[in-house]
Amino acid sequence: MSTEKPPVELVKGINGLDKIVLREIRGCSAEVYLYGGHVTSWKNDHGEELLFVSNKAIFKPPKAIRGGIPICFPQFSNFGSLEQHGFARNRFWSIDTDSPPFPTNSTSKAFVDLILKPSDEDSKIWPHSYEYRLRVALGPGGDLMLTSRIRNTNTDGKPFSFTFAYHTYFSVSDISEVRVEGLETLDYLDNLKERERFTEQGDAITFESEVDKIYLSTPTKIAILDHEKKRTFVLRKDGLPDAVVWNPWDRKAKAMADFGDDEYKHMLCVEAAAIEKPITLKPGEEWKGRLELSAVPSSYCSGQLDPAKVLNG
Ligand SMILES: O=P(O)(O)OC[C@H]1O[C@@H](O)[C@H](O)[C@@H](O)[C@@H]1O
Repeated sequence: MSTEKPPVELVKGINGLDKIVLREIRGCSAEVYLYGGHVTSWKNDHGEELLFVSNKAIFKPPKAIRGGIPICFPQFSNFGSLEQHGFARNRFWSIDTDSPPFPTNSTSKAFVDLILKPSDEDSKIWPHSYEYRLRVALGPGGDLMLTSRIRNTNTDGKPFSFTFAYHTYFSVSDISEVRVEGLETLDYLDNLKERERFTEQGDAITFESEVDKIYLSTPTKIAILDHEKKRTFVLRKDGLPDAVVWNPWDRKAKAMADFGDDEYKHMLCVEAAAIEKPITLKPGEEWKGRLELSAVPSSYCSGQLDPAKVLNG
């Protein structure tokens, strides 16, 4: 009998919560909790964790898990009357056994389809009917792909609008050594200055204090360069024009019950999002938002390409 672990496995996680483990043949893996439809782990083929999850994260409703990839839907932050970041991140999702055909060019077996539909309670706070399908997939090279498909299933003829974010917490060696490329010269709303609009300077973004910015109309590709780890995260996104960059720094870190005082040094949120222009769907319409994450050695993709390294491997 083979002892090889299956590409998709449903197991019990922290506090007995259901989680799905995805495994790729070369050893990469990912974990998704049904609570929140929340990715809590993404490891490369060396078993190194690429996402940040706080040591103080609370894996218990109604608190969303601090770290990984919370889903912000149907509201980002306090852009509306719902609870902060909407409710999808603290609802129990189901495994979708009846997912409609999914166009894909990957042969990977390591994927799971989840679905969220409104409960009666949810309909009271957001009076719309929808089907939210989330596919989480690991590519053959270890890339992590999240695809959201949200359909308006209202029978009253009414459209609905929402804002959205994949609130990804990346694990970094030291925030002071990290640089983000792809957001230079763009306009952003500064959450620390009453969402006033500014224009970013020409240099890559670096970090020396709290940051909470919503970059607008961003390119489909953003890179996070971690010098110390010699690792670059590449985000590729589709249907998600905005990008939030957040690090709470020391003071806010101390104020969060589910976040260690010094953990801000080892995380950075870069969130592919649709915020400035909310998505509006008429009954029967579907929206798709896709995020693809890869982690590669820095020399291969940075703006600082070292030709010698690229040529000689
Ligand atoms: O503590 P929460 O609700 O998970 O939010 C964390 C942060 O999420 C970010 O996306 C917001 O821009 C910040 O303003 C917010 O503080």
